[in-house]
Amino acid sequence: MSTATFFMPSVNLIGDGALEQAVNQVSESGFRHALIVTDTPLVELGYAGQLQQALAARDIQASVFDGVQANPTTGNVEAGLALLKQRQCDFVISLGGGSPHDCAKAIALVASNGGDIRDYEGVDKSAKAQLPLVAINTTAGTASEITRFCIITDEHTHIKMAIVDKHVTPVLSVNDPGLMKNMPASLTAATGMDALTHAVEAYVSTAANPITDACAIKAITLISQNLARAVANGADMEARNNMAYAQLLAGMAFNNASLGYVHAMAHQLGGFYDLPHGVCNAVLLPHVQRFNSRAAAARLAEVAAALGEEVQGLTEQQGADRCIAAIERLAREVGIPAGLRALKVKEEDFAELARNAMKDACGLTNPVQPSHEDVVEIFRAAY
Ligand SMILES: NC(=O)c1ccc[n+]([C@@H]2O[C@H](COP(=O)([O-])OP(=O)(O)OC[C@H]3O[C@@H](n4cnc5c(N)ncnc54)[C@H](O)[C@@H]3O)[C@@H](O)[C@H]2O)c1
Ligand SMILES: [Fe+2]
Repeated sequence: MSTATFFMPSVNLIGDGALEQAVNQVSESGFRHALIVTDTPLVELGYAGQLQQALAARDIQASVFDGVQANPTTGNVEAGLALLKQRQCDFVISLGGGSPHDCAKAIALVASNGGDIRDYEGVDKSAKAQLPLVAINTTAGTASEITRFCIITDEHTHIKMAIVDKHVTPVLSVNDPGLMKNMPASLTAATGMDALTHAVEAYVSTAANPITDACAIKAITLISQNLARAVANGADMEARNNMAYAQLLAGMAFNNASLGYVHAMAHQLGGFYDLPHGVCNAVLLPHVQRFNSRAAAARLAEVAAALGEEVQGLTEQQGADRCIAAIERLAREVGIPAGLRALKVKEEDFAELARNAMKDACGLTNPVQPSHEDVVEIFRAAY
């Protein structure tokens, strides 16, 4: 038995009113000037302005960097870092979904460690803590607001780099479902399927332990009961609240048990074609688990039960098949495209995408290590 380490921010606020409490906590911390890292739609929704005002009322200055693109790039990190230095910010606040959180982590890490964000690709490559990061989450979700993962696309190679580093963990995470109610149905569906992928990959991971199992199973049940409701009616605040919890639980699971080949492969699609992360995961999830069922059928049968499927009396393989069918049904119900063809992915790229997927740190804990030909086959099956 090896030692399990459990990482997450030391303080995590979740539920109605979490944002207001977070601003109060920040005002007690002695920080002077925040760099708010966000994107233009969230500025247009008024979120960044409201946060800036709330901070100003407590004598904290804030400069807004709204140049984050979905699938944030090395160029976004450099631009945000330049503003942080120019304004002499002493802490960072990310406001948004996974893209602003990851960009903010990269800015805060390079601000204190120097060099270039490319230097930190891999596991625990940095020497020093990053600048303090408060992560205010608006999707449900990547759970990047609690994780030690930071995913940045190299704008020259179009490869998504996985920076897995305990130093990028935020000091405070905020999940206020009031900020999530404006998510359109397609974003709710994509981010919810990302959270489901986190929970399933963590549950079948070779690094799973009883704590991550408990988090993953509860997340899967909450998602199966609430995602379609939140997609059908974005104003259903009970479903939004439950999805906020579900994505946080899924994050606690994968932050400590890590992920698998769904993410390793989805990162390549996101980097190459600039596709939404959650949609790539949702399309690949059943196909990777079908491949994994040769080693993880018993675990997948348990996932089926958490999804509300009847598995009593079935063999492990039959339970795993039921899990995969239930995932496909949920994806269809929330409007996820049927395959990679619909996303305009090109078959002739599969060999290169597979080669790059095999270098992604997320694949290390997949229950079966695939060959290059296996990965190409999974891409083909998902086409
Ligand atoms: N670091 C991690 O642990 C981790 C885990 C999974 C995924 N990721 C990364 O996160 C990124 C994806 O993040 P995401 O799926 O949260 O989306 P995102 O942050 O890329 O946002 C997508 C779009 O949704 C908009 N949006 C966000 N919140 C909204 C709201 N409440 N109302 C209306 N619009 C809103 C944004 O403005 C943006 O236009 C990918 O780059 C992925 O690789 C990181
Ligand atoms: Fe993800």
